[in-house]
Amino acid sequence: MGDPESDFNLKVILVSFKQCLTEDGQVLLDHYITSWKGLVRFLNSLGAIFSFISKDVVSKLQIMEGLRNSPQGEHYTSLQSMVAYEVGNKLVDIDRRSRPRYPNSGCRTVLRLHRALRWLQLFLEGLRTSPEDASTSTLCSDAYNTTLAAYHSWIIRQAVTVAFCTLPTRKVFLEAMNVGSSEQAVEMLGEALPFIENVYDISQKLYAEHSLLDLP
Ligand SMILES: CCCCCCCCCCCCC/C=C/[C@@H](O)[C@H](COP(=O)(O)O)NC(=O)CCCCCCCCCCCCCCC
Repeated sequence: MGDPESDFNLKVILVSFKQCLTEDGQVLLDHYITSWKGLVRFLNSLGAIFSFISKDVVSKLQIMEGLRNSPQGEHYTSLQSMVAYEVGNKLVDIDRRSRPRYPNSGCRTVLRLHRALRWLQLFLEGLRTSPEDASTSTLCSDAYNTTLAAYHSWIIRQAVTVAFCTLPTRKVFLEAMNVGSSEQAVEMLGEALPFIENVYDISQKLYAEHSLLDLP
């Protein structure tokens, strides 16, 4: 049996996104939730300053687990079946002007995680392709500003900016991925990032086809 600590590394988490996809392009929710739990564990290992972020992710994962374990759970097997069920039965708040009726719908909850996955993809790609002396906090906030920032209030953007400033240097960060030297971590990112990219692209297409990308 493997040592749980040495098994815990960013490669294992990124590769776990591969399990989310079936051959016919379904995104399996149980695996999606498990992969996100791995990311939360990694985020927690970076320090208490990120706990306001991980708490938000945990609460969203709890919503999804609640739906999955509910009597309607079979409709939450995949993102595709969830969208078909919630949209088909009008269980999603589409209109920003109306009073929210389904603030915990699966579609809007996954959308928040989905947008964050794009941030992660851009940030890790930035780390992978940047020079040795690149600033982690700049890479992180550049990725944030082109993805999540547009959806966050001023106060959250300020809190996030402060948290980014505490990030370690690129080398230390790459080593914290627990896959060996910083060079090995860069190599790992090249191999493993396509797994989250695939999940992101398929989810994005699904949400776009159903006009769900702006759910309030
Ligand atoms: C490595 C540093 C990690 C920095 C993470 C950057 C992302 C910043 C996200 C800030 C979220 C702030 C908390 C609250 C957010 C919510 O308001 C907001 C909207 O939700 P609502 O519509 O229900 O109100 N929630 C969200 O947008 C979801 C945010 C989810 C953020 C997930 C961050 C995942 C981090 C995984 C990190 C793994 C580290 C890997 C890097 C090597």
